[in-house]
Amino acid sequence: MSHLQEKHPVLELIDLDVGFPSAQIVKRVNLRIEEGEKVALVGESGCGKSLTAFSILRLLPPGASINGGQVIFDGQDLAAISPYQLRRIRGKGIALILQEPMTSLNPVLPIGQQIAENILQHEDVTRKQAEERTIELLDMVGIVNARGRYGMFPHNFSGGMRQRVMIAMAIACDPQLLIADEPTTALDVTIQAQVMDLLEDLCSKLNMAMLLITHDLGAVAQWADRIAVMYAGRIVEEAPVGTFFSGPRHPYSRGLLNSSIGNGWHYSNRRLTEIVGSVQSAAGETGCSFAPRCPIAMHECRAAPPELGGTNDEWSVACYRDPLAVAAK
Ligand SMILES: Nc1ncnc2c1ncn2[C@@H]1O[C@H](COP(=O)(O)OP(=O)(O)OP(=O)(O)O)[C@@H](O)[C@H]1O
Repeated sequence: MSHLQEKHPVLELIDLDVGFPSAQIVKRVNLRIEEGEKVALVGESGCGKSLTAFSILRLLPPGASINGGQVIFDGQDLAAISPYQLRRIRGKGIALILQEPMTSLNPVLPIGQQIAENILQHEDVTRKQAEERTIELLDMVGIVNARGRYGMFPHNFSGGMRQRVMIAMAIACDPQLLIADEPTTALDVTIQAQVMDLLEDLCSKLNMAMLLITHDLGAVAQWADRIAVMYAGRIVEEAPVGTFFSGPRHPYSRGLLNSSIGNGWHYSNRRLTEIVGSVQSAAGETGCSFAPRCPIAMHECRAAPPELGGTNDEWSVACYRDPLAVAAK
């Protein structure tokens, strides 16, 4: 049995469809996250990354709904369980970190109390134990003098420190999966790396898996184990990070890499070019959504969308022109 087969999935998205009455945004997404694995979901703004992430906990914006597929976590389909069962999982089995911690923290409650309340809600502990655990957590995320800062309010902290508080809250109930939606975008560049280091450290210490949504390919190269590239609501390429950065196979992935300036990754044929055009509207789409912008599209690409397939289990690509698949034929 291979090393890969011995791992257990923490989360499995199966043929997930999410959309608004006027438009289907996320289309037949399949994604598997193993125990302790850090998976990055990348793609241009508006391609459906956040909608995919929020649909895991059914925290969708008004009007949006899951229209098909499954979200398997701990043997249950989160898309189908009752709101009560789902509340037990939110914050305990799966925790969420957003770009701006102020949207998740209550501005008029001391931060320590907010974390302790979260623990009391999910765990069978006394208030005193929840308080002690909160101080340990604040300490763990690098808040100096955690005991003294227990009673402080969110506005007493800098942006980076607030994000650390948010992370302490997220890991309070020992989740198996952390969903981090652009967790460092609102922070200064120098602080971004520290927060990502902290998240990485916590993932390995607590054997926690992470779904990281980001625009920052440098961060992906440095911190993720696997990357999934999304274009117009579909995953078009998925691979271990090292393999991906040595030469992505989908024309969109190549364009994304070419148009980014990254530090922590290397791609031998890198040129700083833009991807021509913009994400197409989903309406009336028949073939590959990327075909109108693709420099190597052919007739077949405009007829039907290519399935995500691979030459091996670890690296899959949805492209009729995938060089490895063509070579293997
Ligand atoms: N009410 C609505 N009706 C139809 N489409 C909508 C509605 N609200 C949002 N959308 C579309 O849903 C998509 C939302 O995508 P999502 O926020 O998941 O993208 P993203 O990839 O996370 O982008 P970003 O990186 O900017 O956060 C966008 O394409 C947006 O145009």
